[in-house]
Amino acid sequence: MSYVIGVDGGTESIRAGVYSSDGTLVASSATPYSTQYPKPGWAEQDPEDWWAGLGAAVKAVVAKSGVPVSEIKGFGMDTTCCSVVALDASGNALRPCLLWMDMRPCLLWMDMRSGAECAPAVLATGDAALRVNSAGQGPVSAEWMIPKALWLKRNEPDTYAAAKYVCEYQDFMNLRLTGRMVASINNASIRWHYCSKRGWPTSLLAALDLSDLMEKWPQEMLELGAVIGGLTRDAAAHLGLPEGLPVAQGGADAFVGILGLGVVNPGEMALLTGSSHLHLGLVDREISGGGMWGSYSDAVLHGLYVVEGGQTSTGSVAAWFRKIVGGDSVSYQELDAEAAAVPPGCEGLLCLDHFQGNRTPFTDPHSRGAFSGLSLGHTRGHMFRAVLEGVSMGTELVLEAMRKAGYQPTSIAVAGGAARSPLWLQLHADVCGVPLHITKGGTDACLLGSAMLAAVGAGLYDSIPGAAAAMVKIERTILPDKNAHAAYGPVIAHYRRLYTSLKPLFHSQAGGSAGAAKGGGGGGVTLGDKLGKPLAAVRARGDALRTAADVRGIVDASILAADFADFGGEAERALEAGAQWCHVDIVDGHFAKILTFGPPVVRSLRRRLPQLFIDVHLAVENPGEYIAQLAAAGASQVLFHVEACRSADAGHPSPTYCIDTVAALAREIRAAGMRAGVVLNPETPAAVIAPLLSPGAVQLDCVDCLAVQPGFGGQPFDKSVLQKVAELREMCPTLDIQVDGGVNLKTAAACVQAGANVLTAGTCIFGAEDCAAAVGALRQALAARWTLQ
Ligand SMILES: O=C(CO)[C@H](O)[C@H](O)COP(=O)(O)O
Repeated sequence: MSYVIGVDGGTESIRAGVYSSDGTLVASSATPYSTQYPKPGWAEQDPEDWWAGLGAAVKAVVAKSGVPVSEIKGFGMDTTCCSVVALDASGNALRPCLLWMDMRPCLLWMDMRSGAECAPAVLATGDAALRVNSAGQGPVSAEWMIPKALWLKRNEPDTYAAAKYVCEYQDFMNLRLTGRMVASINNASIRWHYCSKRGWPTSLLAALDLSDLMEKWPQEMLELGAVIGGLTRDAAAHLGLPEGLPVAQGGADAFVGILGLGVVNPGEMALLTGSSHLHLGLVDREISGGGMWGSYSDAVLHGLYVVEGGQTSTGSVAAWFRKIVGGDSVSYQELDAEAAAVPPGCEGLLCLDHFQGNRTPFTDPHSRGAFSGLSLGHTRGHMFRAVLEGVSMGTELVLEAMRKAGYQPTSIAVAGGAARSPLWLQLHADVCGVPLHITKGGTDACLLGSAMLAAVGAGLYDSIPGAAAAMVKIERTILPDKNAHAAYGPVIAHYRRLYTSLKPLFHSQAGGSAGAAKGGGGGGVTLGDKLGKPLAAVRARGDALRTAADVRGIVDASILAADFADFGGEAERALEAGAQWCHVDIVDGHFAKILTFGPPVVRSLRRRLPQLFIDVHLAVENPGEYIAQLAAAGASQVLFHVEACRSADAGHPSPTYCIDTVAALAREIRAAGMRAGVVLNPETPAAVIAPLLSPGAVQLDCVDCLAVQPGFGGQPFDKSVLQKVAELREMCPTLDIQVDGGVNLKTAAACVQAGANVLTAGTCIFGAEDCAAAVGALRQALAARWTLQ
């Protein structure tokens, strides 16, 4: 039998395990280290403590295991990420492992000092690399590498300038172990905005005046399980292991942990539970979307991508509830038994699990926990079940955001506290409709994952999936109950509305954006928080840098056909049915002979639905007059008519429309933080706007092709629009192209076939007996060509 050593460099201690090559844990040992908190929100560790702790833990575990060191064939290690160190070059060139002296304590991953200034600055660049941060909507957490490095440069310029390397806990340890400075593709992909397909985030760094960070990052990079080198003589003496023992590349603890749970194929997901939930899934292609992080290419396995979601408070809410209803006098088993006697949906009782904010899909540090629907008939069992259901439904919303982006979870391997409750596991399976796996030794998933990388590095297995097949064993599978899953459908709809309904209250209780600057529990500061604007409104710059693969299918519900007495309720109805945008026709009575409504409707919609993408169609004579008002009201996108931009200059090459005015208006809209687009009446040719769509310099985010005369719903569809759509799609593959007016179940497919990816429909949605079926049919038409947003 061969053996390997796996090490888990956690936040509070470093833990080492001796594993046999079949995945059996022979022995483990941990050494705690200390964290300093010099100021509120700061957290530092001494890298020398890591190194000392590693030596102690490895020596202890080898002694405890009784395994002769000669039978230990490999070494693998994970660490916390992104725990950033700055290293200087000095000392004796003959002893490479002592060359690099750590210059300042590490900025631990949880250190939030870069939250107020640096993380929002990163997001504000709108760089394409931000696609991994909720498709450019953010936040970029203070935990990540670039905000931390930016903080260092701005606040400790001497240290930054003198640093030879700015790198990770992982890189520091690998350098000490092998004498080689090499980055892990895992850390770089998940927290440094590196992408194996697109390279380093050079334009992002340049926009932040941080291009010199490129020279301070390790220049080489290795995939997980690749051999970095052998243990140096000094490292071998420090660990009590043979010199030359192969050291395999590792990565972030949770990401190595998913390997320890046997998650190695597309569709598989790991759910790491504790006080919070972390969702990490594998997908076979690049995706991005609102409300999720990633995808990160090659981040754990070559050729696969990782998607990430998280819930900030989960096990901690169950623990809080137990504490307030009895503490040690009541066990989780008793609470589970009471909750199991309650039917799905808790007889009308809902719990919002956002006790410490929401990480994804809403990324809202101000959101809080709530119980809704309490009656005098509800019991302790109802309330505990509501907590468990609330957390499970929170997971479902995380999965929903991922599904919208194109990731379909096929199974979930669960580790941590939630795995100890059969009821909670069943609830996750029933609510999400996905089977769950429990693996042997799943609580030690990070340690086992590191041991697997050690085994691959040692050559005991030829690949990580090969190691997983031999070393990870599924102990049991929990299948979703079809009836329970169906019963949860309406409960989830109410759960979703609980957050959107309470959000304005939570925000006013939090006192505006004051709390956001602290980078609180919801996962950091959003640019929307920083600018005092809705999230959706600041998407423009990230989207402008997109590729054709980023174009998404979108149903845009036009409220011109809605009940004017209840725009908010109507928009919610359309969203719940599956529409992604809401189209608001502002008509001034002059451009078209009807007066509809103005920016106050946008403001009210924004207040009621903070996440809504509000697509404003200005059918007005003077669009420029409305830009500032719409920005203040919270519009996400403003479309104005080319026909409203007439040229006063008779000698102008385009006598009817002044393209310079169109371009200037689009610029003004974008500068106000919104997406900009134009509307073309049915008779206006596509060629009019061709100068704004030149490859590499697209000046518009969207073109709305009207298939009816402006201002009125319910008119017949003008088929001539299809040719125009096809020409525009040919001209500009990255553009959002809308067809608006007369779009219904009969005309939608032709619009999509011609190249439209946004279907704007009013009568078809709000005039339908079954709104959900109408939106479903439009979505289906879009899905024939596009990934849905
Ligand atoms: O932009 C519009 C009018 O200017 C409306 O969005 C459009 O007319 C909606 O049409 P329908 O009710 O036929 O879907």
